[in-house]
Amino acid sequence: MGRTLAEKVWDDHVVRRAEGEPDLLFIDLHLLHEVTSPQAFDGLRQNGREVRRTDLTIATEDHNTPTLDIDKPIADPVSRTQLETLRKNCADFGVRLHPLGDDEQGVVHVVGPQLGLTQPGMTVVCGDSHTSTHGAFGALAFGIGTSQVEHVLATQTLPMAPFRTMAITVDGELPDDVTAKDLILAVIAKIGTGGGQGYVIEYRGEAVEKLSMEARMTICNMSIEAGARAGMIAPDATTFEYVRGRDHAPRGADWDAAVEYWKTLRTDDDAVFDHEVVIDATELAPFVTWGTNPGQGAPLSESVPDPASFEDEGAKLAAEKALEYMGLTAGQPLREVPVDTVFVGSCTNGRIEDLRSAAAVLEGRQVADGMRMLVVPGSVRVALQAVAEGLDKVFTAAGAEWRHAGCSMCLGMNPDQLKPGERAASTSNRNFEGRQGKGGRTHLVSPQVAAATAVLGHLASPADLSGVREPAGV
Ligand SMILES: CC(C)[C@H](C(=O)O)[C@@H](O)C(=O)O
Ligand code: SF4
Repeated sequence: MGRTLAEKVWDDHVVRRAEGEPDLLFIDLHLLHEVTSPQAFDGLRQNGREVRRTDLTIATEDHNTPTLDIDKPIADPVSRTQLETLRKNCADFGVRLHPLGDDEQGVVHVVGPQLGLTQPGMTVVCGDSHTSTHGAFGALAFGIGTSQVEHVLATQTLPMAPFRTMAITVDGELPDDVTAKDLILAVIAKIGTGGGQGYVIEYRGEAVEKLSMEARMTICNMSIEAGARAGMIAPDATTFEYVRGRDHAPRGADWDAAVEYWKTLRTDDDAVFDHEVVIDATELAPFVTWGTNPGQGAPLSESVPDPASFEDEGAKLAAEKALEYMGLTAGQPLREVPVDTVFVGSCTNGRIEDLRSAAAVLEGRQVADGMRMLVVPGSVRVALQAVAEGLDKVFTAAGAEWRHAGCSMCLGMNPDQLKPGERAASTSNRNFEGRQGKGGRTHLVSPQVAAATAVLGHLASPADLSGVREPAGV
């Protein structure tokens, strides 16, 4: 019987297989950041161990980094300690680090792909749930816990429990105003935040094949929000073009050999998935979340749902609780929900294409009175590219704040936070209670919806903006 993409990559990395034991996999790329690595390094120290493959290990600072005044000492003592600890650990163990202020610094899941470190067919791990992002390249990429981080640091291998396979096939073409973010939010609303549990999801179908690498990363990034162990997309010409010429991409004859191998990384026609979901791309529309988990979402054109409309008792209670926290009323049109903060950034939507699409909406327009809009590039390289294209000017002319790279307002581990009761339209991936700051309320959206919302002051899509264009600066 044929094998799926995930099974092929897995099989190519098994270094030990024994009856009744999890397979031991070789890990091709290990990414580190300040939050989940300190105890792992401590474990190595206590046991007198070294980092087995420093050449396959790379660290960046992202979660605790400020996005303003980055040349000043970090005010928050916890954040400062986290960053100092990472710096010491990397120096002691010989691990390559891109610290704050470095040209390659940024959110770990933006940095790996942009350096060409993430490649098709690899196993990629990081002590971070959104490691699933790297699956966009046809890599098997897992978020791992801190004890597993230690195991990989010491051995460059990891025992892995078997997985089930799920295909999510997106037929047809996405309508013009529908993005990868809308697609993945719709997928999670359909299968639920637990729908992917135990599965490695492969996204396939016409709509997926037509997506750019940035868009594919947005989709794979949020696989974890459906509970999946990983998300993958088969590598194709789009993938090869993206990787070609990047710092760590193979060159010359090595490149040709790599592409030959990468072309074999497709699910065989006779392979069988454990579960299949089919989605019609043509029926999708701009999507927003109304609740406190990423599965509580609906098309922007709809209204806040009535909890009573959910058949499942658990879903009903969760919706009631979510509406209370979010300060929303059943039946309220989503387009009428007022928003005071907009965040464009994160490993979901902090790449150059995301900034370009937000800027295209903002160009010649102004953010609404009283609106705070933060635009935070996912990495310094993204920032430099955006500046070269003049996007930073578009943002600042519109009244948005152009910040330094980092996780920023995606989560409350740095100074960029919501105050209690503030309501954000955010291009990030999690809308849990307090995620962006205690008492803060989060609506997950695409960069386009974020930008249109910033202009109108309520949840909106670019289609709502016709006529709202003024000369910049007026
Ligand atoms: C801090 C880190 C462990 C966490 C994760 O695993 O995802 C963070 O990146 C997040 O997005 O919540
Ligand atoms: S940007 Fe957000 S989701 Fe991504 S790694 Fe940072 S905190 Fe996690």
